[in-house]
Amino acid sequence: MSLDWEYFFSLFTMSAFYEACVIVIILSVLAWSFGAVFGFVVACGKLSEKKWLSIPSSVFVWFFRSVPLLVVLVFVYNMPQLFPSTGPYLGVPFFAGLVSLVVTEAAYMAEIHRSGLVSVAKGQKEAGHALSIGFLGVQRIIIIPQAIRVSMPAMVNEFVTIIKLSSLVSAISLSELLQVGQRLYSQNFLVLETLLAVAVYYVAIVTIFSSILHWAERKMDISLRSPEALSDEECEVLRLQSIAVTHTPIDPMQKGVPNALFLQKIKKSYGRHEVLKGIDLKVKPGEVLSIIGPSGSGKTTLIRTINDLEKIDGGEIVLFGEDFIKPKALSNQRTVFEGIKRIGMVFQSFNLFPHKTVLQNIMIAPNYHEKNDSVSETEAQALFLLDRVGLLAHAYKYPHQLSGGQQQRVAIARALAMSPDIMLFDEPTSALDPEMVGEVLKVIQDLAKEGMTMIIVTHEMEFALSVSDRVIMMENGVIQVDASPIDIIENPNNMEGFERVKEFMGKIS
Ligand SMILES: Nc1ncnc2c1ncn2[C@@H]1O[C@H](COP(=O)(O)OP(=O)(O)OP(=O)(O)O)[C@@H](O)[C@H]1O
Repeated sequence: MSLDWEYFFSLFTMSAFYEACVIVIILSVLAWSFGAVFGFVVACGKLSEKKWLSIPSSVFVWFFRSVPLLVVLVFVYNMPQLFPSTGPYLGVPFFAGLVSLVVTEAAYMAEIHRSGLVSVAKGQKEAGHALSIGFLGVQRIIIIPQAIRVSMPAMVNEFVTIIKLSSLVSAISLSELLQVGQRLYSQNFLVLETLLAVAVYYVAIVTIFSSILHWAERKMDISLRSPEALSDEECEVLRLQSIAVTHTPIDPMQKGVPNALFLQKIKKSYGRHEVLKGIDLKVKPGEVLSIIGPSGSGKTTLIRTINDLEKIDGGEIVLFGEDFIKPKALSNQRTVFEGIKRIGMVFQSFNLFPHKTVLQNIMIAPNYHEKNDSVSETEAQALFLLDRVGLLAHAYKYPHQLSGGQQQRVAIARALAMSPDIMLFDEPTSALDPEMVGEVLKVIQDLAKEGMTMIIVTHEMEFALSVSDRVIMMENGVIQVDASPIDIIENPNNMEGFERVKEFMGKIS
């Protein structure tokens, strides 16, 4: 027996097949799009800390991943028997098919989105919070764009699955490709030729659409983008466009100027482990304070409480004489966010936003907070800051194209973009190769000279002693020593706790 090739080729001139192709494409595109959006909502619900959201979302995913699509299809199509008012919609095979595909796909897409969302590093959320960007802003600007890039390959795969699954809708008499084929071979019995043609139509649709989606995926892949550094001439042009970010430091000698920060009896525990045991600390405007101490003594925890990255269990933080941070139950979120705007934070692991260029990283907070009258003014200020940290030539690069030291300098420029009154540095050089440490410390030193109030957690003892007005040493969640570098270097014997500092310095030198 041989195939009837003439009949086979004639099937590619038949309008019924092209009409069926249009139905398959429309159904698949709609099911994919709605499934992706609905699935995203379900994924967020599943990740929510609120049980009334996470439990129904988990049940939805579990149920629709367990039930075969064919069962869902037949059930939805027959729903008007139970609810006659749904007849005008669910009684139509196209809509019944669409609803069934959307709910089934949403369950799969939810898991894809969930893996994308959890893959975004915790530091990204923290960097957004440190720029005083609210929960929804962080999701919209930082988390979702990165999560979608991670989910994209699996979502493209899901589109192919939907195109193939759409053939099941023939079971409820939708005139899609398989149904057109079935009608033909039930009359002429040329089953193989007809199904072969149906397969060719499916392969063509899948090939065209997966090529388009793969193209989009490549376009979204930041790691494939590699903008060049700018030439000296190009930098000069940008330099002329830049606008200085002015920030007048508060004069500490002025009468009645409050402390920049006043920490009163700060307590913080992780479970039963009390990490901060009632810390009292005052920082004057323009003062540079370094925090040193052995690993695990609570330095990072302390600095993170100052911009609400760690909630405090007891005590209070007052910012320039105004209410700022209190334990969660007493805290006013609006006051906290207003306070965080006045504080810039630089992290050990940089936490730059990988999907944004260097310039966009710096512009993100001023744009979000509408700091300036126009985006072009924000850009001009971002160029100024970038020039200040010596990276103007790298303005249009992405973070993955920079060295660690360069990334940290961008992070400093990003933190300065909101013209903060206080800068916090959490071990800014710990993740850097030794030869890059100097370039970052130089930027911090320049800020100190300009009178910026700074708190620096560091293991760089020499740097801490040279740049700081005061050095505090923490141990076991308390401040053991609070002294000026001069006291530490020149009058150590008069200093309370000197033995401990000497021992600690001996260990790290
Ligand atoms: N999220 C957390 N959950 C539980 N324990 C934590 C958490 N963060 C910190 N800790 C614990 O709190 C203590 C203080 O940690 P912290 O990071 O503040 O110390 P550190 O002085 O900054 O140390 P290092 O110099 O090594 O960074 C440690 O014992 C640490 O294990």
